[in-house]
Amino acid sequence: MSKREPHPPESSPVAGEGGSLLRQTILEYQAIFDHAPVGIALSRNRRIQHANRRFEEMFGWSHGGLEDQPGSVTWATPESYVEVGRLAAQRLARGELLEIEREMRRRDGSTFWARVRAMPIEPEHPSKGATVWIIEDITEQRQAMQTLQVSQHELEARVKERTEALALAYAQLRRETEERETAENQVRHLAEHDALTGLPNRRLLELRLRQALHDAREQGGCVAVMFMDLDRFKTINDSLGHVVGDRLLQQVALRVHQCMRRPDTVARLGGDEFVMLLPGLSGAGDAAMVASQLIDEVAKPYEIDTLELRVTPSVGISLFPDHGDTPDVLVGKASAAMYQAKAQGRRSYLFFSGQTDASSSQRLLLENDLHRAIERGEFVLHYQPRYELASGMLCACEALLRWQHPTRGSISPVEFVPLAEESGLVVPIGEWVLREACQQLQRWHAKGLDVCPISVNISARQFRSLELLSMIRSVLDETGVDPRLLEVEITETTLMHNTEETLSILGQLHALGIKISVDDFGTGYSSLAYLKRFPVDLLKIDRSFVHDLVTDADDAIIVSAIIGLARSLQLRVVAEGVETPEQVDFLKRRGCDEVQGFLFSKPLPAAQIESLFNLRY
Ligand SMILES: Nc1nc2c(ncn2[C@@H]2O[C@@H]3COP(=O)(O)O[C@H]4[C@@H](O)[C@H](n5cnc6c(=O)[nH]c(N)nc65)O[C@@H]4COP(=O)(O)O[C@H]3[C@H]2O)c(=O)[nH]1
Repeated sequence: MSKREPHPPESSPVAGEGGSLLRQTILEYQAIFDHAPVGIALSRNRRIQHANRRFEEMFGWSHGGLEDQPGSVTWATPESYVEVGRLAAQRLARGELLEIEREMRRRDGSTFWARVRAMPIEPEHPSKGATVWIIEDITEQRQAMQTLQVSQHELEARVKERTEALALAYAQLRRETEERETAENQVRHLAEHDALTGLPNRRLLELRLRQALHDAREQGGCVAVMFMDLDRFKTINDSLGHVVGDRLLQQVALRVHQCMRRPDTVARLGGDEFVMLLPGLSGAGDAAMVASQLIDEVAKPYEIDTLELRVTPSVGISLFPDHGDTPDVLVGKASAAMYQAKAQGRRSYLFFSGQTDASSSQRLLLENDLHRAIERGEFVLHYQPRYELASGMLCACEALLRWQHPTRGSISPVEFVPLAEESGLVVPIGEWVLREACQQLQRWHAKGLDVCPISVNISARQFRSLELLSMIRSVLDETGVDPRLLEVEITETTLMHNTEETLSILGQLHALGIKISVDDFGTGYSSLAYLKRFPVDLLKIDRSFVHDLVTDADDAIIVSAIIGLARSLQLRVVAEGVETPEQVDFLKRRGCDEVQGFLFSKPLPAAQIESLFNLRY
């Protein structure tokens, strides 16, 4: 340990018995001082007085080498020495113990970390006596602590990473579960609903109908099934296009839905067919009231883009328990009643009655027969002459189709043309009409007659058929007819739909030399600007305006306006359905170019019309 023995207190006697005790005590403290496992040093006036072995070893000094060295030799930096000195002075002055961890310096300049404790030898007079410094090398502890901290940080980082990964995986799982649930709901919804209107479809209707019948059997009460179809919807769809048709159906669906109560179901079976299920009614009277409200609501005008459209519904009703007790039977009977309502005059409702089956199956039979009518040669064309008002000369004739049904006799085109439109049969039938008209022209020509042009009706669906132009070209080629003898009539509604495509078709027809007339003019939605762009030759005023022309001021104004319009666009104008000399007078005065109607001639078979050629009316 130290070169010097510790000095006994000057005032204490060391001799005698007391002296030997003191000596003994000193020796004991000396041994503790020398062998303490921590570094201990005494300092006074900032200089080291004694340091034990451990202290010297820690700081790399030889035995006794630190004595009288300034305390600064043990501190890592002068700043640290000053700072600790200040701190120690404050603490010790208050009689407190200083305990800090600092970096210390060995003699060779290397450093290590130590826990430093300092305390005054005389706590009552701290500034007077020496200070004891106890130094513990904590380099390994700190390293272990650092290592521990690093691994703890790593662990925390890993835990954080894992937690985040888990959170992500959980969120992903939740998303996937939600997506799967949404997809499942969508699939279920799609399987049970109609994509266009969002209404329940046939499948869901059947489920609900079964449930309603079950409840009605248990609790009593009446269930009504209403089958609704929109009159002439096909014509709107074909002439104004599917987009307009679809939007119309969506608006109809909304209105029907609004007419129903909460427990009712509105389903769309497809096309323009809707079925309503009304459970818990007290009887037929309730159903009749709903049907009548429904018809009024659905028949109100619809606004689609700039168009104002109207459709009228026909509704058939069947009741549980009166008409059946299964979904199939009830829907079938409501549908049969609907066909009968349609046949009896549209925009009405009818309850199922025993005869309705016959009427709907007749419609089906008629549709079947229509398929075979061309092959069986049951169609024939009649011709109605058109006269020029100024000269009274026959100037053209309109080909009008007649169906000679083998058992039902002559069937009006008003009855079968809409059926043919719906089934698409109007395309081959239209081709037959054109070929027959052209062949007739050739037959008259062959007879040496001075023929007049023939006008042929082209339906909306036929006009949109891709083969129309090639069909007309090949019929003209085949028959060798001069295209200038051919006129096509398209309705105003057909004209206004899909105007760019219409313009192109009309342009090509016109380029062939074929004349174009607009039929039923005044009933559609023409805009002047379009009318001007189309290569149209003739406007045919709808016969509904001509009919009351003399008695109805509005009709008179409309007819006069159409004639004025045709004039300003340099188009010829024909009045259809002229039946009285008064109408002729009016039309003459307004400057109408041509007339057609029963007053002059009904549509006649070809053999009779030829005798009128070159004659005045
Ligand atoms: N009340 C009255 N009616 C008169 C008078 N003059 C002529 N009519 C009728 O008015 C209709 C004129 O034909 P539309 O307007 O093209 O109307 C035609 C046309 O839209 C369609 N149609 C007729 N033939 C064909 C055809 O070959 N193809 C196509 N797609 N439709 C046709 O059937 C509709 C009805 O034809 P039809 O029964 O022959 O009826 C004809 C004709 O008989 C009159 O003074 N008073």
